[in-house]
Amino acid sequence: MTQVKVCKVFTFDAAHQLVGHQGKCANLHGHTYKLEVVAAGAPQGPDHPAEEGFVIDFGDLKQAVHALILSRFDHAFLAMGTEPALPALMATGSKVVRLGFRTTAENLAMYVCHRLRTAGLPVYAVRLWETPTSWAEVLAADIPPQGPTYRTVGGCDVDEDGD
Ligand SMILES: Nc1nc2c(c(=O)[nH]1)N=C([C@H](O)[C@H](O)COP(=O)(O)OP(=O)(O)OP(=O)(O)O)CN2
Ligand SMILES: [Zn+2]
Repeated sequence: MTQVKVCKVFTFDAAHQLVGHQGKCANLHGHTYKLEVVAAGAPQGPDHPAEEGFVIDFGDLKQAVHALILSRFDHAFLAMGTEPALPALMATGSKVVRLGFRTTAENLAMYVCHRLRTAGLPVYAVRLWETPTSWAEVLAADIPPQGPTYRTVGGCDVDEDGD
C-alpha cells in the first residue's frame, strides 16, 4: 500500500531562556514558533474502514496537537526548571511549562514528536521553526521508544568533558 505523508502547520507564541548560552539567547525572550507536524501512512486499506482516503483527518490532527501541545505551550514560559526568573513567574501566576531540558529548538522538536507519537498519532516527523530563518527537525523513527535523550546543560554550564 502506498505510503503518503500529510502535514499540518501550527503557530504558537512562547518565551524561553537558554541560561549559560554565550549569546543573546541567554536573555529571557520570546518567539512565534511555527510547528509542522508530518503524519505518514497508507491512506487506503484495512486500517481505514471508513475509506475516506485519509492518512489522518486534518481536523483530528489539529485537535490532538492543540490538546497535547498548543494548549500548554501557547503564551507560556517554556522552562527547563533552573531559570532564575522561574520562581517569580510561578509566584505571580504566569503560565509556565517545566520541561526538564534546555529549551532549544532541537529538544523541543524531539519532545513534541515523542509526545504526539506516544499519544498514538501516526507522526512521521516534526519540524519546529524557532524564527523565520531557523528550524529543527526530527524523524519519529529516530527517537527510541523510551524517549529522546535531551540536552540539559549548555553554554557556561558545560564542563571540560563537554557534559
Ligand atoms: N541550534 C540552535 N541554535 C540556537 C538555538 C537553538 O535552539 N538551536 N536557539 C537560539 C536562540 O534561542 C534564538 O532562537 C536565536 O536564534 P537565531 O536564529 O540566532 O535568531 P535571530 O533572531 O538572530 O535570527 P535571524 O533570522 O538570523 O535574525 C540561538 N541558537
Ligand atoms: Zn530563542
